[in-house]
Amino acid sequence: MARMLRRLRKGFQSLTSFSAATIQPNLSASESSRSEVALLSFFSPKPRDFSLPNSSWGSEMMRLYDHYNSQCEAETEGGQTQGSPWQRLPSYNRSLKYAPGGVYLSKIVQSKARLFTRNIREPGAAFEYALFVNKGEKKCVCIFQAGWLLEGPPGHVHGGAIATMIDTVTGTHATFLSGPIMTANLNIAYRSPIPLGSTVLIESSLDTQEGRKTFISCKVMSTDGSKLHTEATVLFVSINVSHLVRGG
Ligand SMILES: CCCCC/C=C\C/C=C\C/C=C\C/C=C\CCCC(=O)SCCNC(=O)CCNC(=O)[C@H](O)C(C)(C)COP(=O)(O)OP(=O)(O)OC[C@H]1O[C@@H](n2cnc3c(N)ncnc32)[C@H](O)[C@@H]1OP(=O)(O)O
Repeated sequence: MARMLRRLRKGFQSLTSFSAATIQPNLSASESSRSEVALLSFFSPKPRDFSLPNSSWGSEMMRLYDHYNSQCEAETEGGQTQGSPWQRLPSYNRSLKYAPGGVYLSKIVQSKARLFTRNIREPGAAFEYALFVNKGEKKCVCIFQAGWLLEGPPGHVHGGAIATMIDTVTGTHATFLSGPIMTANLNIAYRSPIPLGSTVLIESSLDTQEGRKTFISCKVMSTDGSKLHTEATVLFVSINVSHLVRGG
């Protein structure tokens, strides 16, 4: 138990860096990035990155993915990264897999557990999204395509699914900024419904960091920026990993 705790703590300590090794190299063409998903074989020790394009992504998702991805750090031949404030964040079906050795650890610790947003196998059925973080501006952008299993009001996205995405985007952003955190408070104002199947932009920006508290604001908007769908403010509190192991 103590050994597992030490390994977990070490893993989570490295989360803030989201090291270049965990960031996929810049992919310019839609087709090549789609085929990369297919190439991740069952035999690869690398976990599947769910934020890479798949066949369910519509033209707006692909356009925005290419737009943000083209602004991301590109790896040079020497394995160095070129200076760009943008990084695409990988997304696995268990947060534990972010930590070094986490792929193996995730097979031991509650091996059936899966990240809520990444637990439906059928591409396009539920949460399709990719996150890009801007280190300089301390902001994060997510492109999100809402699938048919997320219906709330007929033809529109369920408010709980929207809240889930806001928590996911701001929670990932807060982890990037402050290390291991938990959501303490989430305030949401739903301004206009999101059509099912549509693609929207979710923008997260840091308000303040005060001791253990990280305050973040978030907006969900149409991709042309003309319509505000949802806005939120979120408080995250930094935790020790032992908080999770003890069960809170
Ligand atoms: C979860 C770990 C994340 C790891 C991520 C790993 C990889 C990241 C990469 C990708 C991640 C992928 C997906 C991420 C997706 C989503 C992230 C979502 C995270 C969640 O979805 S997580 C589930 C819901 N979440 C809970 O299940 C929390 C239950 N809760 C507690 O576990 C405790 O309650 C806790 C820890 C919050 C605080 O407890 P505590 O004992 O450590 O600290 P304490 O109470 O002393 O508060 C310290 C200061 O915060 C102020 N404060 C506290 N709570 C407040 C509130 N509600 N409103 C206003 N202020 C509040 C106090 O007033 C004090 O302020 P002051 O210092 O000024 O007095």
